[in-house]
Amino acid sequence: MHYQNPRNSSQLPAWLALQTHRLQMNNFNMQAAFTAHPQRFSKFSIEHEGVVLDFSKNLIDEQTLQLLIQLAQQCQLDSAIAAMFRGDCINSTEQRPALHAALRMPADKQLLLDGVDIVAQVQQAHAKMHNLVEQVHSGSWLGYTGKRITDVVNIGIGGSFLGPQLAVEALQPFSLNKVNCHFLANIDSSAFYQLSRQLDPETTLFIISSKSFGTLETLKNALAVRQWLLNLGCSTADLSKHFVAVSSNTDKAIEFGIDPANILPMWDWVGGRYSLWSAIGLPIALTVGMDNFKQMLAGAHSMDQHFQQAPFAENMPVIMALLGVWYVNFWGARSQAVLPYDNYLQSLPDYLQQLDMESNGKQVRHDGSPLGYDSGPVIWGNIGTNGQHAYHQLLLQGSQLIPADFIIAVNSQNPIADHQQWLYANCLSQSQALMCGKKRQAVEDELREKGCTEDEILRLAPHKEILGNRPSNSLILDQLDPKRLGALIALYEHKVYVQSVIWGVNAFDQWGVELGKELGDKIYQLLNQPQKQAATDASTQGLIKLYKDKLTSSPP
Ligand SMILES: O=P(O)(O)OC[C@H]1O[C@H](O)[C@H](O)[C@@H](O)[C@@H]1O
Repeated sequence: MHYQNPRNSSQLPAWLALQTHRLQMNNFNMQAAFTAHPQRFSKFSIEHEGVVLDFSKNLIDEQTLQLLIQLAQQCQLDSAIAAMFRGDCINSTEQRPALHAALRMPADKQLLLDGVDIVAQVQQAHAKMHNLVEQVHSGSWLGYTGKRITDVVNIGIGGSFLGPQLAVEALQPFSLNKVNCHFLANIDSSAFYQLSRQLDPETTLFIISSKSFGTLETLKNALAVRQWLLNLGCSTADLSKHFVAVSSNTDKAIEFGIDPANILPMWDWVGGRYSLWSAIGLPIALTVGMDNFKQMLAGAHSMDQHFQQAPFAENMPVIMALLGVWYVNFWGARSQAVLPYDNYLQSLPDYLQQLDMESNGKQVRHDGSPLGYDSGPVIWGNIGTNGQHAYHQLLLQGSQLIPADFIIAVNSQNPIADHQQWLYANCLSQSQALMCGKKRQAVEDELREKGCTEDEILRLAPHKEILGNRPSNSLILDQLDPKRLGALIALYEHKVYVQSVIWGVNAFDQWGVELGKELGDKIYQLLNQPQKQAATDASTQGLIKLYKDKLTSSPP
């Protein structure tokens, strides 16, 4: 059975009602809503698994929520959720299910896909991962000169990079300190050059991480690394001591020269950007150990259950998704800021960019018809408090409405004096400033108190006034540990899925990405041809000529 939102969402009664309601919300004032409804904070916040979502600082009232939930119901969100967990082919253009949730199901559960229990398959893969992790940690995995492994380099890009990078960084306090993990994604040779300066070939293990085993950047970097090892004294026979692979394309991995015993499986039913829970998460397990990796899976599984069971009004992913739809489609928001107030979450915005923008950056519905309304916004952000001294100006006084997610842990992993208290205060101050702003009267009074003349007050006040009434969510974790991290990532995965259901798009394909690859191949050929062969457009042609004219040394 294939679930697809069967109707154009903008024709649904709830969508039309939301349009009318939006006009009524023109004069809605968040601060006034807090005064009128003292229960607003507790009413508009949800807690699950040590993660609290406070969504009270949004441009919503009870009716908004009711209408948004009606929209979800009219889009048959409940069927869509069931379809995903059941393993229906919700990836309609590739005729595949999207079963990342199966990767974190408990071992005693069963999920049959074409008659095969995929939970058992996942458990086998995790057992193989465990074995490999143990060999590296115990020192029984030896390099070509008989030394134990001290460094691991994950060679992969996109989903085979961003999730593992996020989790390896986020869980540094849980590192077993057995190996140092590095990431090589970009085809830019400077990336490998800089990295290789820190590495000893005798003690480094490379993971070639690629679902397809056909991604240019990954294969080129893998070849460069192989050559580097050979140049530095490793024999061809000993290469297997330095390479493992994670891929669903075992044949291509073997063809590349990976020892079949060193290949960990992946499956078509996991999207690359949803794959950190599979053996793609090997760098995570090598960093924090298999027990912590499993805690991360448990946190994600707990969020899966919450998503499946909680009524929409108390369902974190559903609420976050509906708020996003509210701002994109009814308030014209073009972007969404993600602002983690935690150094360990510095890669969260990068990770969410792929998760959200590659999933919902679409303009047609499942049946190929144009949407006729906006879908996924631009996701951007960086760690707080750094952004406060840079782009928060635009959040506070810029001309666009940009909803923001603030993410912070109550407890620091490395407390120093009162730093965490200051960090928490800063985080709250920003969502408060966005909501409350600074009223003209307060600005004028302040200037008057400072002794400004009436002329100066008239001139300065418009610049200093902050209108406020700008929306944000706050996600508060008890602490950033494997379980909460798993829950947090799963929360965003499901948010993205809910939005795809509302918009009627396929969240699990990425055809747009393919065009750049095809054109890249053609341009590469043109760069290598001495004769004048025209590109299809004059700009590209001009830039090819410029490259040839200015190139000071020929590539090998
Ligand atoms: O894991 P791989 O098959 O190497 O793919 C790596 C990445 O490549 C792409 O071009 C896709 O846009 C991504 O979704 C994917 O995660």
